[in-house]
Amino acid sequence: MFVKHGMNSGFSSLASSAVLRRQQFLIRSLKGYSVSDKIRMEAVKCLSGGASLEANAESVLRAITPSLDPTRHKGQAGKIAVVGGCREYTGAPYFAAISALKIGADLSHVFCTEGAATVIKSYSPELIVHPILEESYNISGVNDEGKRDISKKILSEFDKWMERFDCLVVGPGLGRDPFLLECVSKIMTRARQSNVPIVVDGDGLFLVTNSIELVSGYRLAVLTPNVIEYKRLVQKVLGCDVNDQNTHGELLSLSKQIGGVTILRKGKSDLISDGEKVQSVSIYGSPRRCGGQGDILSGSVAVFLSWARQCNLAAERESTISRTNPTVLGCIAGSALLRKAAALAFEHKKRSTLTTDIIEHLGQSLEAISPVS
Ligand SMILES: NC(=O)C1=CN([C@@H]2O[C@H](COP(=O)(O)OP(=O)(O)OC[C@H]3O[C@@H](n4cnc5c(N)ncnc54)[C@H](O)[C@@H]3O)[C@@H](O)[C@H]2O)[C@@H](O)CC1
Ligand SMILES: Nc1ncnc2c1ncn2[C@@H]1O[C@H](COP(=O)(O)OP(=O)(O)OP(=O)(O)O)[C@@H](O)[C@H]1O
Ligand SMILES: [Mg+2]
Repeated sequence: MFVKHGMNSGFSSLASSAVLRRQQFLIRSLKGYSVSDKIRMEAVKCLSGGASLEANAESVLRAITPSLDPTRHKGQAGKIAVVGGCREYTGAPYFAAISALKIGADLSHVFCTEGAATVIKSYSPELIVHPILEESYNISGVNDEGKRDISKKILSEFDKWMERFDCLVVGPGLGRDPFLLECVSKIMTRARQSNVPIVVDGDGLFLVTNSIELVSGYRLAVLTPNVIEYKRLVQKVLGCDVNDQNTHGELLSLSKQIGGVTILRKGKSDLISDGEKVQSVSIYGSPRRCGGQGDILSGSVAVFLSWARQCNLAAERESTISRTNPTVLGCIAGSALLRKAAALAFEHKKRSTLTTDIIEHLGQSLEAISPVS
């Protein structure tokens, strides 16, 4: 039923580092010759066992999408929480949270500042919005002790809900206010203690890049950097600039260095790695690069990750050995679905395609791959 990858055994990690060394050696040796990139790629593929790096994304999507069984109750198809939404940004958390619902999650929450909450609620009555976060400008007259009390209150408000969530998305439209980010760090730490998966995007990546220990070694964390966010992450963690000659090796090293967190590097092709191997999703999407598509992706990954995790847990219950990493499966499925929906939206709207148009095509795209009946 599942795609075989993401094995956690010592053997597979040794094997993949040997493959990596061989790939790096080959790229170095081929550099001296005037061969085209295409030939070099083919040669590297042969050395790495001839297997395609392109994920069989549609099979993954079909395998992890649950059936609409009338015996299931509300919540079983997923309860997602987005932590984001501040004075500047209200669109990003809305895009992430509504995408989760449109794909099939049962409940979608947003934890944001009070000002953002009213706006987000007015976009949609479907979302459950918690106005609990605070930015420094709003508490400028409060002394340190008062700030500690506010921070504690925020955490205890969040704690009331934490155990109910199947996945958190931290960062879309979060902003970079220091007090707010400090509170979100505590929320992340608590989520980690409770084994709740976390998808980190947008300003959440700004936070994590500067405090890598928040996710380091947490196998249920997914980072979804865009070009700039990836560059910052590489500089901080690997201490060098992005090397476009060794895209896959670099992504593997980055993931390993952060203790096996899953990284989805967004771009022309999306590249996904959990430190064991690299998979790509290159399904044709849209040439429009309007803001907000990454937010759809983070909300989608959260849902698919939860579904993949349910599949894994069920497999474990039946004592079958599960070899799949749900975070990788979630990334593959989320990336594929976003790209399909973007292609459909672009077919209709061409240059005027916006993020809301893409969201409207999420359901149709999923139905085409994994029909309800
Ligand atoms: N409607 C909304 O509320 C939206 C809010 N957003 C939020 O805005 C906040 C900041 O996100 P940003 O992504 O703007 O991050 P940054 O504030 O770090 O800005 C990144 C900058 O890099 C530029 N850039 C992007 N791709 C590039 C490339 N390939 N080469 C060179 N430059 C490139 C962008 O134009 C942008 O100005 C996040 O919280 C994010 O979630 C975005 O998600 C977009 C939509
Ligand atoms: N050059 C490209 N060609 C095709 N698809 C792309 C390209 N760049 C990004 N994408 C697609 O768009 C999705 C969002 O990536 P993008 O880099 O726009 O994220 P982002 O900057 O975080 O977005 P946001 O505006 O939501 O913050 C990716 O998953 C990818 O599938
Ligand atoms: Mg983004």
